[in-house]
Amino acid sequence: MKVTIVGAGNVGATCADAIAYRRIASEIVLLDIREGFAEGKALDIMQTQTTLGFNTKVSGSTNDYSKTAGSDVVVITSGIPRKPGMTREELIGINAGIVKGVAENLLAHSPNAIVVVVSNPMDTMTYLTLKATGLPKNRIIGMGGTLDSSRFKTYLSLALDKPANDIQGMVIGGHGDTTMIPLTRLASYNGVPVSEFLSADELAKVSADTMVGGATLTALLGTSAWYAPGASVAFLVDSILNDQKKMIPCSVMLEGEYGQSDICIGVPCIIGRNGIEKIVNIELNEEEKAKFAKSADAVRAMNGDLKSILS
Ligand SMILES: NC(=O)C1=CN([C@@H]2O[C@H](COP(=O)(O)OP(=O)(O)OC[C@H]3O[C@@H](n4cnc5c(N)ncnc54)[C@H](O)[C@@H]3O)[C@@H](O)[C@H]2O)C=CC1
Ligand SMILES: O=C([O-])CC(=O)C(=O)O
Repeated sequence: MKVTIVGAGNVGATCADAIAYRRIASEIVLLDIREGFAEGKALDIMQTQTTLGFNTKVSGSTNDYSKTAGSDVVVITSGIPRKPGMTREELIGINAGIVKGVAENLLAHSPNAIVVVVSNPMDTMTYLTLKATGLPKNRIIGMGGTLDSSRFKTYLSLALDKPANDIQGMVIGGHGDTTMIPLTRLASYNGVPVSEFLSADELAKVSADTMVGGATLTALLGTSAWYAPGASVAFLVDSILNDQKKMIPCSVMLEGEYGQSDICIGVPCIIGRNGIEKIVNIELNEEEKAKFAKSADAVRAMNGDLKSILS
């Protein structure tokens, strides 16, 4: 199975590393516009093969899409990351043009690929990719909910002082500092609702920390995060290529689900070899429904900024 990752920067290279090390694909191509950069990252990853024990072929390309031909999955991480104090939404001006051009180039060489969109503002970039390429909605997957849910479970594990892998939980809604919806009501510690162990105030803090999880890291690092984002992409690609049918919150085009249409936003999806195989319609309570509608309003307003690029 072949995976192409466009953007060999922090997230793209980390994701290539995780996919190679975990033997999720047999071949990975990293592509970047920076001369020699993707080749360098690929060679560095290849030189971990004997010490880490994998045989995945990893190669790099400076903007030559012919090397990406026949990919089963393509991942778009190209574009600029935010700096401290910025929102993801502020990246739209530069990233929209990059993502549109990259998606078109990728599909010209891999017409059957499933596309994973990572560049921010991710929900809007997913919508743009869908509209610009005209691909069926099952083949365009926005990655944000995987990461937000892993942050949610990390903060829950810290609050509970219990292992993160004993915790279940999901974040739906937009992938933005104010649009994410950590589903605290449904989160559990080995099947027991976390509300049995944490007070309402403690849960509210976990939720707030999760929502600004990316901003917290950006303030600490000077640029946005990459280890958890890269690992989250690898987790999603694993569910696609190995047809695991995991339920993962992903940004997907809604057609009436959750009361929304003509918008890409995070909801739980079954992810398998056909990409988005099913949207799981979970019953939200009134408060969650109101939050989801507000989140969708914000994402839809951002999509409005794509008018010039899509016309
Ligand atoms: N959806 C999510 O959960 C997450 C999204 N992100 C987003 O992912 C994007 C990448 O972040 P980083 O890897 O940290 O940035 P980075 O700056 O380390 O890497 C971006 C790479 O894209 C390349 N690039 C730019 N234009 C290109 C083009 N036209 N063709 C090919 N390559 C091109 C650059 O040369 C650079 O190497 C950002 O937009 C960031 O906001 C980051 C983390 C999580
Ligand atoms: O915070 C950012 O800008 C990058 C991102 O989407 C994340 O780490 O969640």
